[in-house]
Amino acid sequence: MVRQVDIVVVGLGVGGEEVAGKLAEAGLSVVGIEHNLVGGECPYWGCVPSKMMIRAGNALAEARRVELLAGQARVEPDWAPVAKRIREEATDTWDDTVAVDRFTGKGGQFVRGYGTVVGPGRVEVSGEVYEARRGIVLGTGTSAVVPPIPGLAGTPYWTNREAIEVEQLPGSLAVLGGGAIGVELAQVFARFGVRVTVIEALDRILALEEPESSELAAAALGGDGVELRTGARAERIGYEGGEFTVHLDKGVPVVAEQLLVAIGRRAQLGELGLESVGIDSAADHIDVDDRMRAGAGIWAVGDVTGHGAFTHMAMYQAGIAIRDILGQEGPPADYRAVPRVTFTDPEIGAVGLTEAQAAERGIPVRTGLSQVPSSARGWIHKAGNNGFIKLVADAERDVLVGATSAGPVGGEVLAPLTLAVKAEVPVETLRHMIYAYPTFHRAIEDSLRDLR
Ligand SMILES: Cc1cc2nc3c(=O)[nH]c(=O)nc-3n(C[C@H](O)[C@H](O)[C@H](O)COP(=O)(O)OP(=O)(O)OC[C@H]3O[C@@H](n4cnc5c(N)ncnc54)[C@H](O)[C@@H]3O)c2cc1C
Ligand SMILES: NC(=O)c1ccc[n+]([C@@H]2O[C@H](COP(=O)([O-])OP(=O)(O)OC[C@H]3O[C@@H](n4cnc5c(N)ncnc54)[C@H](O)[C@@H]3O)[C@@H](O)[C@H]2O)c1
Repeated sequence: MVRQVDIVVVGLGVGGEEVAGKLAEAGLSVVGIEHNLVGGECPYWGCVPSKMMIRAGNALAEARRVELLAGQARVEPDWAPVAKRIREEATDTWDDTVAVDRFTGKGGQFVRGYGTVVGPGRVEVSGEVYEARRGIVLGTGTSAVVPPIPGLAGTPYWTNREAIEVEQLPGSLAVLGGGAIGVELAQVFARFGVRVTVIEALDRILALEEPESSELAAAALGGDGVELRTGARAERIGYEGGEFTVHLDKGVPVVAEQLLVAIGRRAQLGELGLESVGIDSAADHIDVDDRMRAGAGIWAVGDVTGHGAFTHMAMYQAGIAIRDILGQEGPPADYRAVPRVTFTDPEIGAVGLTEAQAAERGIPVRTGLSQVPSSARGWIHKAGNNGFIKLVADAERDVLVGATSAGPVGGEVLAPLTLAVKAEVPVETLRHMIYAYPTFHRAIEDSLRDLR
């Protein structure tokens, strides 16, 4: 039986849930299809629970700093309250009833199942076909890449999902991949007493960020007892007697009780039926224009568009798709000032282009660097004050095209820099602003002075 509706949203993760909910609230008849949990990766296995873990690890680290500042504190890490908080407060034990009710409360029709596009405007789920008068929105996200390393398949390795759901910590953990997931979780687990080794194929962790960020993150992880094996590729995995052995292309193998695979995420387009609407299902993402249109009557938002796997990106794109579908005015997508924060301690925030990316684009680059410990607030803060501000300016236009703000609350200090990149505030104006004393963001003024 074919049911007529205005909009079908496939995948109710961060982006899809936002689009489906807002369009339903606007009075359209919306069917939202989700085969797992409404809300997607972020609330159940991503941002939210991982940041709860990080908050807990940071509390331990701060307590350990008491000795340098305020006397004595005895720290005995216990994972039980962290696991409980993730279960009870973050995920409702991985139950999305509240989210489903929120969507249907807005007037949306919810269908649990795997949606497949079967032609222009048509989506099939569990034998029913929904025909969308206005169109289809795809918000199907990404899942963890599991590499075809000999010996890995069939072992009880973790992806982010098992790592987030863990109730009992292993004694030791090998982490494959030194990107955002690898470094954030490596630091948390190390702070709870797990012996962690990070294996990264490239010559530095957080390789997409500034080299200074990689150095800072490496020093921070080292300080927490994490062993880093950079420039090393896993060639073979052994699993015997409850123990993983990761054989590398160089150096001694890494032996650990558990293995976390965190080498990136990929959209799974193969089963979505995209050929029926002329979209390449062998691609690694769905191409969209600056209105999130992937074709006639079809939009895509979030991770699946390949513009950066961030919740704020999914929300931003959702807003644009909603406006486009409702025929409302508004600016097109603009990716010049994409902020991102790696929530290690210190936090590493960045926006726009790195120095290397700017140079690759032929931009005449000037950079400025200042160290947080040398700023008034950094010096006052003392223990745990590592960090820096790096600015990347277009020397010709005299505007910032990128910046990194690393340190305590580095992600918060990023805000004025994101605004400066987005609004192309002249460097001269930034130089003559008043920066409150003694804040962490005041170090921005020092790095402006260093611009050369
Ligand atoms: C450990 C971890 C930590 C993270 N931390 C952060 C962070 O701190 N900050 C940040 O900004 N981002 C973070 N992210 C990234 C963030 O989670 C994603 O960018 C965000 O979830 C993307 O939202 P989305 O809607 O595009 O996709 P998803 O959240 O992946 O949702 C897609 C949904 O579509 C469903 N689906 C797929 N195919 C179908 C189908 N055919 N039919 C029905 N349903 C389907 C899936 O089940 C899923 O629920 C983190 C990710 C991980 C893994
Ligand atoms: N704080 C945040 O915003 C946050 C946190 C976690 C995840 N995320 C999002 O999730 C995405 C996925 O995170 P991720 O850490 O899995 O991926 P990633 O792409 O950030 O990093 C993966 C790392 O694994 C390395 N790698 C690839 N193959 C390897 C191999 N065979 N052996 C060793 N290393 C290998 C890569 O060189 C890279 O450094 C991120 O890109 C990010 O957008 C965001």
